[in-house]
Amino acid sequence: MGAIFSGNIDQAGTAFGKMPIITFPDPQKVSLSIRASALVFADPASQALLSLIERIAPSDATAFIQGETGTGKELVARHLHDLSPRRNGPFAAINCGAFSETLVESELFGYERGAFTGAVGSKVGWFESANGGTLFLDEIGDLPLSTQVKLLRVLQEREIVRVGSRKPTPIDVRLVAATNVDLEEAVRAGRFREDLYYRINVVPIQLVPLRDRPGDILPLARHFISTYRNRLQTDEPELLPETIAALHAYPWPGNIRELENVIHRALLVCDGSALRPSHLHLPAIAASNATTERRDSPVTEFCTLERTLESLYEKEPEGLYDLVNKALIVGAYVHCRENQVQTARLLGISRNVLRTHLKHFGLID
Ligand SMILES: Nc1ncnc2c1ncn2[C@@H]1O[C@H](COP(=O)(O)OP(=O)(O)OP(=O)(O)O)[C@@H](O)[C@H]1O
Repeated sequence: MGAIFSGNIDQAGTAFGKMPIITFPDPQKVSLSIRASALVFADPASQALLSLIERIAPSDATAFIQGETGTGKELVARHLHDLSPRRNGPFAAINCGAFSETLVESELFGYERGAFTGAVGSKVGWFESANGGTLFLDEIGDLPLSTQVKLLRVLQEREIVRVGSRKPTPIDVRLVAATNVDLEEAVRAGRFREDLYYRINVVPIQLVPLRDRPGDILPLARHFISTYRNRLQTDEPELLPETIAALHAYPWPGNIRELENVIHRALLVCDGSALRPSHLHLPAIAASNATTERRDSPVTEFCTLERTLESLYEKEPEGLYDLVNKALIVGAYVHCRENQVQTARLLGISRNVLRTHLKHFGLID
C-alpha cells in the first residue's frame, strides 16, 4: 500500500527489461513502431532529456528529478536504472508521501522484532530491498524532518540501521529522488533540510510539462492508442484532424498521465472507426488553465471569449492572443460536442464568426 515495488528482487533483471526508446520525427510511424512499455521522446525538449539521461546513467551520482505531476518522473528514473550498470539489480520505487510519519522510517530502513508495538518479526526496508540496484524516492519533499536527518546519514555513511537495532548494514544503492513541488521553497520555509537538498541535487533533471513539448502530444497519443487498443482488443481508430487539433489545444494540467487516461477513456467510448473530439471529453480549457501555471489568471470559469482574451492580452506578451484564442475556441467546441450554436453562445460570439475561426483552424470545411 503506497509503496510500489517495481522490480523483482528475487530474480536478476528488471521487471520490464530495457525499454525501447523511440526518437522519431515522423509521428505517422509511431503507432507502427513502438511497444507498450516504450518511452516516447519526440519533441526536441524530450530528446535533450534523453541525451542527458544517457550521459548520466552510467554514473552512480544521485539524480534529482523535478517536474509537474504526470510528467514521467518515475519512468525516467526507471530508464536511468535500465541504462546503468545496475540494470541487473533491483529497481524499487517508493512514494514518501504515502506513509505516515511513524511508518516511513521503518519502510525505508526496515525494523527488528520488538522495535515497536506490533513488530512481531523483523522486516527488510526499501534501502535493503534495492541493494545493488536503484531506489527511487518519489515525493521526497514529503519526508518528515526527523527522517530527513536519517536519510542524510545513510547517504553519507552508505549504511542503514534498522529501527530497533544498533547494527549498521552496508548498502550499495543508487538514489534517484523526485518531487513535483518547489523543494528550494521548502528549504526556505524550513520544511526541507538544506544539507539534504544539496546532497540529493547532484544531477538535476527538469521534466518539461506536456504543454511545453507539443511535439510529444501526437506521438504519445498514438502510443497510448496502440497500447490500449491491444489491451482492449479493439480495432485502431483513425485520429481525425479535428481530434488532433483538440489534443494540441488542450493545456494538459495532468500531463502525460492525463493524456493516457483521456485516450484510454476515448477508446472505450468510441465506435471503433474514428476517434472524434467528443470522445476525448476534455474539460473546459479555461477551467483547466486555472489549475496550471496560470493560477493568477483572471480566467476561473468559462466567460465570454472577448472578456477573457482582453484581460489576458493586457498581461501577456504577443503571440499569446492567438494561442489562447485557438485554445478557447477549440476547447469550447469540444466541450459542446461540436455543436456550433451552443459553442457560439458559450463564447459570446456569432455563429458566423465561430465558423470563420473553425475553418481557419481546419476543423470544418
Ligand atoms: N516519455 C514517455 N513515453 C511513454 N509514456 C510515458 C512517458 N512519460 C510518462 N509516460 C506514462 O505516463 C504516466 C505517468 O508517468 P509517471 O508515473 O512516470 O509520472 P510521474 O511524474 O512520476 O507522476 P507523479 O508526479 O504523479 O508521481 C505513466 O503511465 C507513464 O508510463
